[in-house]
Amino acid sequence: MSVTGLPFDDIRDLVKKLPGPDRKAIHDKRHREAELTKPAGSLGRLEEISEWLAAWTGRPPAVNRPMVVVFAGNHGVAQKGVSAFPPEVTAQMAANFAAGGAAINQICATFDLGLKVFDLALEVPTADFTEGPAMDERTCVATMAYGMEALAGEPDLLIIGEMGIGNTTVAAAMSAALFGGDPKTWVGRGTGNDAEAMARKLEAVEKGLALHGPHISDPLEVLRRLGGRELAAMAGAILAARTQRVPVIVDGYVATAAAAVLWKMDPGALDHCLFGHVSAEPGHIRALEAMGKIPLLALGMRLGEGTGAALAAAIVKAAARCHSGMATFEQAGVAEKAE
Ligand SMILES: Cc1cc2ncn([C@H]3O[C@H](COP(=O)(O)O)[C@@H](O)[C@H]3O)c2cc1C
Ligand SMILES: O=C(O)c1cccnc1
Repeated sequence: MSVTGLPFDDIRDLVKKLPGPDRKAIHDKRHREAELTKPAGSLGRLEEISEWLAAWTGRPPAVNRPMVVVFAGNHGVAQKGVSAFPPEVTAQMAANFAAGGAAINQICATFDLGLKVFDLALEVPTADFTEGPAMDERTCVATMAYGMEALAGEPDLLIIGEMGIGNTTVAAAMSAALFGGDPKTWVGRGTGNDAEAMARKLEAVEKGLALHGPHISDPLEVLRRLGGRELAAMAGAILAARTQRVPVIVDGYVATAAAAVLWKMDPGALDHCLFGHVSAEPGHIRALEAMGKIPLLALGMRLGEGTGAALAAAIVKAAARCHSGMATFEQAGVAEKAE
C-alpha cells in the first residue's frame, strides 16, 4: 500500500476492522489475580489496568518496551497571536528534547521510558484554519500514516505526546466541532495567555467553526480542516497501535483532541487507550467526560509533551509488575481467606 496514496476511505476501512479485546488473555489474567497474595480487589484500579494490558496485548500483563512518542508540528493559526509564545519555540523545543533538556526527558529518565521525537515539517506550518482548511486530504492521510511509524520500534506500551505552538487553539476548535457546545468552554489559557490573547484565541476558534461548519460532521474532515500535523500523526499512531495490539496512554488536552477523532468514528476505537491525566486546560475534563473516560492522574499539569501520560506509565508498569511478580498464596505459604 502506498503511504502517500492513502485516501480517507482507507482510514475508514481500518476503523471498521478494529480488533477487539482478547477474551482468553482476560480470563487467564483473572484466574491468576485471584491467587495472588492480597485480598481480592485490594489493588483497585491497578487490577483494572493489568486486565486492560492483557485484553489489548493478548498476553499476560507486562511492560518491557514502553515508548513515549512526541510529534511536533507548526500551525498557521499561530500567526493570529493565539499563544503566549512565538512559533519558533516548536523547533527550539524539538532541539531541547534532542539535547535532553525538557520535562519529558526527565520523566522518561526517571521511569526508564524510551523517547522518540518526530518533527513534522516544522518549517512548513499547516494553513491557518480561520482562512481555509489546515491540510488537504493527501497531507492529512500521509501524516496519519507517518504517525503509524511510532510502532516501528515495537513498543509494548505507547505513550502519546505533542509539541506545537498554537495547538491548544487547534484542540479547542476540534473539540468544539466534535463534541459541540459553546466554543468558549473549549478555550483555555494554553501556555499562559493574557486576556487579549484569550480574546484572539476565541475569535479564531469561532471563525474556524463558522468557516468549516458545513463540512465537519465527518470527524476526518474535522482533523483535516481544523487540525494539524501532530494531531493527524497522533491519530494515526493510536489507530496503528490498536491494529498491532499495543496499548496506548494518551496525554493531555491536545492529544485527547486527536484521539477524539477516532472515538467519533467509533466509540470503541479508544478502548485500547488509557487517559494518563487530566490537564488543567479546562476543555480536557469536558472532552474526557463526553467520551466517558476516567483519567488516571490529576496533578494540575498543563504542559503537553506527553508528560502526564509518561507519569501514568509508571503506574501502568507497577500494575503489570504486581500481576506478574507477586507470589501466589500457595507459593508464599500464606493462608487464604477463611470460608
Ligand atoms: C517552552 C514551552 C515548552 C512546551 N512544551 C509543551 N508545550 C505546550 O504548549 C503548546 C501549546 O500551547 P499554546 O496553544 O498556548 O501555544 C504546545 O507546544 C504544547 O505541547 C510547551 C510550550 C512552551 C512555551
Ligand atoms: O493539556 C495539554 O495537552 C496542554 C495544555 C497546555 C499546553 N499544551 C498542552
